[in-house]
Amino acid sequence: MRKQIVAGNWKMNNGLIQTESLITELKQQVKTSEAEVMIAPTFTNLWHAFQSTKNTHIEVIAQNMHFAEKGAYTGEISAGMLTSLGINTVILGHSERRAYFNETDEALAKKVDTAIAHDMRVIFCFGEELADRKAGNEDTVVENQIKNALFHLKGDAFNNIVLAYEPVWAIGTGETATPEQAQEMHAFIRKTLAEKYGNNVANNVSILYGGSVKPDNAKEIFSKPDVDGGLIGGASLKAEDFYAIVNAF
Ligand SMILES: O=C[C@H](O)COP(=O)(O)O
Repeated sequence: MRKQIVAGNWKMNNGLIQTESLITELKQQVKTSEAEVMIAPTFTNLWHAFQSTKNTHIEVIAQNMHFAEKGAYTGEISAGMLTSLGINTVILGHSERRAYFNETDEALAKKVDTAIAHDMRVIFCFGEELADRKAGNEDTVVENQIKNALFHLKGDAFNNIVLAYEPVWAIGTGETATPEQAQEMHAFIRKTLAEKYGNNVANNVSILYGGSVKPDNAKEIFSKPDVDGGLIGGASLKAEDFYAIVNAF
């Protein structure tokens, strides 16, 4: 079932005290919402955030996980560790993970499989770099990222998948895709899914946009028919801005 979602990716920001105060502010603001509201604090603050948001509209989610069930992977976190805390949604494939930690489509396919085996929901990120867009290759790049990591799945797996289109050139740069560029790409993504899995799957998958979404541009971006919400970085670190984006629906 297609849902509207606003997810805040806090990335490597906020220690315990800042996490607690940001959640306190958010709880005062996000009482009800048309959209599902999620926050992704860093691993060390997940348990605290999970406890602090009980009985609220805010879901705490993870920024990453390993594909293995357990073992000698120093510094890594497994799906089972997340679900043992009550965390049932994970962001996978963020461009920062791809760029700085060499995450490949092959590794991401394995991570997606593991998450689904644990009945977790995946927010799967992808998007082209500036050079790809300048060369007019954005559709091919995005199509390949989706195909390589997701097209081995059966259609019903998409009940657990949310897609997040994040053009790399728009992340943290202040340069956002225009609402038209976002719509065009989201429609292309839905068409790509429909060709493989049929309209039912394609029309029920939520596709989020990420990349310099702010209170002043959220409403216009979210108004596009194939944009089902946003994955928010910088603006999710200020309660007032994040709440304004949530309220843009
Ligand atoms: O995960 C979020 C995206 O990387 C967007 O970040 P941003 O809103 O700071 O551009």
